[in-house]
Amino acid sequence: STSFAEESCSNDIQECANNYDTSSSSVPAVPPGGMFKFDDDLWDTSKGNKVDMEKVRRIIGCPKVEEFGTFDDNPYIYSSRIPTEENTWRHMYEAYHAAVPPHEASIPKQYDPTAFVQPIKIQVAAIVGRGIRTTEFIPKGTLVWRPRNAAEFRRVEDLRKFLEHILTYSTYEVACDALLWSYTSRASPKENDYILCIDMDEGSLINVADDDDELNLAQTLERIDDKERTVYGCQTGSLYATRDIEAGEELRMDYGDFAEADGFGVLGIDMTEQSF
Ligand SMILES: C[S@@+](CC[C@H](N)C(=O)[O-])C[C@H]1O[C@@H](n2cnc3c(N)ncnc32)[C@H](O)[C@@H]1O
Repeated sequence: STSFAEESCSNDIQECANNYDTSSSSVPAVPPGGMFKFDDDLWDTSKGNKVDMEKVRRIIGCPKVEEFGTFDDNPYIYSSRIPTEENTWRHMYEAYHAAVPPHEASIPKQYDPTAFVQPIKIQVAAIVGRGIRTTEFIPKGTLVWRPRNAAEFRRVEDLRKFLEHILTYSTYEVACDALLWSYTSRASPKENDYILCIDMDEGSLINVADDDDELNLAQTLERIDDKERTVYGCQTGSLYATRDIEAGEELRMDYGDFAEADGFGVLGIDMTEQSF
């Protein structure tokens, strides 16, 4: 298992954010007054073509998944931007509402900071990147996170517009994060009905448990009785402590609780399985 590196900016979120180095961006220039645009060929899903997401990542300038390394050898991880309400979430929200038709938007206009209901801290570790630690003891069975900022995308064209908006008005790192945090889920009980999701809050920073001991969060089958929720789609359920969690422990779950990777292919996306 991976322990948090006790060095550099890891104890101070704002300091980490300030350390962020944007000089290495390789995003193609945006024409003055214009929008960043991908080549149409890249997003052409006619004739059964799939969007090559590794190629999209390369064009944006995202690190390849294999390049995730340690603090020492990976500048992206070392200088990871720590998302805050003021930058990442706001940019993603704006891009989402610019890209998705209003009647299909699954979230309101503003980021909801109440997704985590227990005190947490974002930290950065070697290999896994950013993660979430608790700052207080959490007894088994406690509600820890609930879906509040789950953005649904029904088609690749909306994902394309979302990324183009981010690459025009925000930074390539925000676009890379959005791709890193995206997953697919069942959209309805119908066969092969999938939806692409991005949780636009700190829930996206929860890492995967490498073994049963590390696992301390899981969904239950219970659903919040709330009209905003749908049984299918991205807002699939809350996360509860599966055991007592000590103050300072990293929160870890199993993405299989909600993600169904088959959805990428069905939506027309060739997404390399991320290795961890
Ligand atoms: C939803 S994000 C979690 C937050 C991520 N660490 C970050 O900095 O944005 C999923 C990504 O985190 C990394 N990750 C999550 N769990 C991991 C694990 N147990 N070991 C290594 N990497 C992990 C992988 O790069 C994965 O694609």
